[in-house]
Amino acid sequence: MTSGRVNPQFRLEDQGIEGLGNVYYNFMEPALIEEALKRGEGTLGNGGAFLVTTGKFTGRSPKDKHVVKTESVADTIWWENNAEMTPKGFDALYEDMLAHMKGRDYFVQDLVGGADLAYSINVRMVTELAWHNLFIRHLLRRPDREDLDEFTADFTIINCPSFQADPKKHGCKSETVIALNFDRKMILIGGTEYAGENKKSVFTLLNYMLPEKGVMPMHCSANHAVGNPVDTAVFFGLSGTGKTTLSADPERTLIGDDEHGWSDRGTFNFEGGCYAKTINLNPEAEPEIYATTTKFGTVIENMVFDPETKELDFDDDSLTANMRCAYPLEYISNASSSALGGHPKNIIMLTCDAFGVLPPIARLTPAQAMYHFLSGFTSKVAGTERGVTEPQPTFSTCFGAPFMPRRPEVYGNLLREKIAQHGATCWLVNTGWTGGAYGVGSRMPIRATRALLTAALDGSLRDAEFRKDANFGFDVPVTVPGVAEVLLDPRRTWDDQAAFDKQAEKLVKMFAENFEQYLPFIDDDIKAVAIG
Ligand SMILES: Nc1ncnc2c1ncn2[C@@H]1O[C@H](COP(=O)(O)OP(=O)(O)O)[C@@H](O)[C@H]1O
Ligand SMILES: C=C(OP(=O)(O)O)C(=O)O
Ligand SMILES: [Mn+2]
Repeated sequence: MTSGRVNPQFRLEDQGIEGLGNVYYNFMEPALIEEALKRGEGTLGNGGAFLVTTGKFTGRSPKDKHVVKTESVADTIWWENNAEMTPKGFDALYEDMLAHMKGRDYFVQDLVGGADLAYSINVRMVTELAWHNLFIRHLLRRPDREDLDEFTADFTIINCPSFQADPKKHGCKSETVIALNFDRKMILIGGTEYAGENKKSVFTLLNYMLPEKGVMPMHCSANHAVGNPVDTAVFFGLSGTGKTTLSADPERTLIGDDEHGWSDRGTFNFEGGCYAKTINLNPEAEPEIYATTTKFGTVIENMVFDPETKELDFDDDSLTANMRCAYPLEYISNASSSALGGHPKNIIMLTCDAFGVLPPIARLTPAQAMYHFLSGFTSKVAGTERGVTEPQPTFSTCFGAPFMPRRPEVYGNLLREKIAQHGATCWLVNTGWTGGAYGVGSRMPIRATRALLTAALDGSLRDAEFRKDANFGFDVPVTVPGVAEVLLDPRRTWDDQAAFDKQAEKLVKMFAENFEQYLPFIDDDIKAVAIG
């Protein structure tokens, strides 16, 4: 049996996918929730939120992500960063996954990645779980119902958590697999229920496809001044640095929280929804995100709740520290309806420095911006990847190495050209530790980070007094209205300043060592930053 609205010429059978049980095409939110409840996939929460747990996998599995090494991509993929899979391994995986699916029910959503239709791709998402279908319906862009009658997909993603891959047969590393095949225009996901894999797979695709069209794909959130998209800001950052939190600013219009493109026409969200962390979510510091947790259809992943009142416990991280909620953009009251922005006037690079060394804000020259973009220093935050249980310093190039199929210079050069062309001002913002490293100090107060961002974005920092940072050479403001002066100088926030100096020295050395790999590929002005 099949039900739902679909292009009659583009059913799963037309794609060669046969022998399934019931297929549900493009079910909308209430119907998906009904199906998910019927199947015992989760439970209803307050306001009609949908509460799920995902078992063993509560974060991404970057090591299990593969790109199929076909001739057409062999020379363009950055293989040092992307595990390969043979076409033969992929074919066997596909066949085995389809065999596993035989007779089972499936949910199909036909969606779009990219708010600017000049650069968007059509994605068909085939999921075993009804709630995954609801999740991706929130996260990607939903075509008008009429358009579904003619929808065909550029890419098809099949996500089957109950399928277990076989490393020997499929050439993967474990029973969990995420395999991208650019020739077959397909992504297969198996052995994990963590919903984030769905959206980050689409991101990876666009990161591969868009540079060829002169579009810079960015792991960033974005917002603009109310009523003025020309005043757009983007916030780059690896998971946990604050993209989602800081872009949902009551004083600005939200464009998106995670993935954007920058074309000659401006910026555009790839997505139609957000995926926020809910750990310690505080209604005062993050009122908009907090409010989504009791809205109809919001997917709440891995949160502990009272079975009687369905009250969520925001402080209980016993299932994972990476607990999440997923909701459509419109659930944030001041979200942009077009999800389009202008050319970024400000580019913020977020870092979560667990060493407590980087200042809470610094202004970067274009060359310094490239240096920090290629370095991608941050700390992985607990729970976001398998095996990460406390903040772990890392260099994740382009602030999103797990999602970059091409070499870092491809993205670096594109960004550099666009910054030069549009004269964007760049900033480094540390949302990590202050007053000592992780374990001694504390996380930067969200209030302070917001005040610093406001000052950077509204132009009031332009004429402020700056000092040169002794360790990194960038400009750091000496005073900012609404922020304690001491906070602006990390050294002064430490009790033991000799310990700070030692820590800073260690971090500078880590930066230098990491950057060696880029020296052969970069221009002299960036080399000058690197060498100091
Ligand atoms: N100064 C700060 N700035 C931003 N986020 C902070 C700050 N201090 C603590 N946090 C917390 O850190 C997490 C940032 O996560 P999130 O915004 O989801 O990052 P991303 O979207 O980049 O993965 C949130 O749980 C937020 O409450
Ligand atoms: C979905 C994710 O993105 P982020 O944490 O950057 O919001 C993730 O890293 O799994
Ligand atoms: Mn986020």
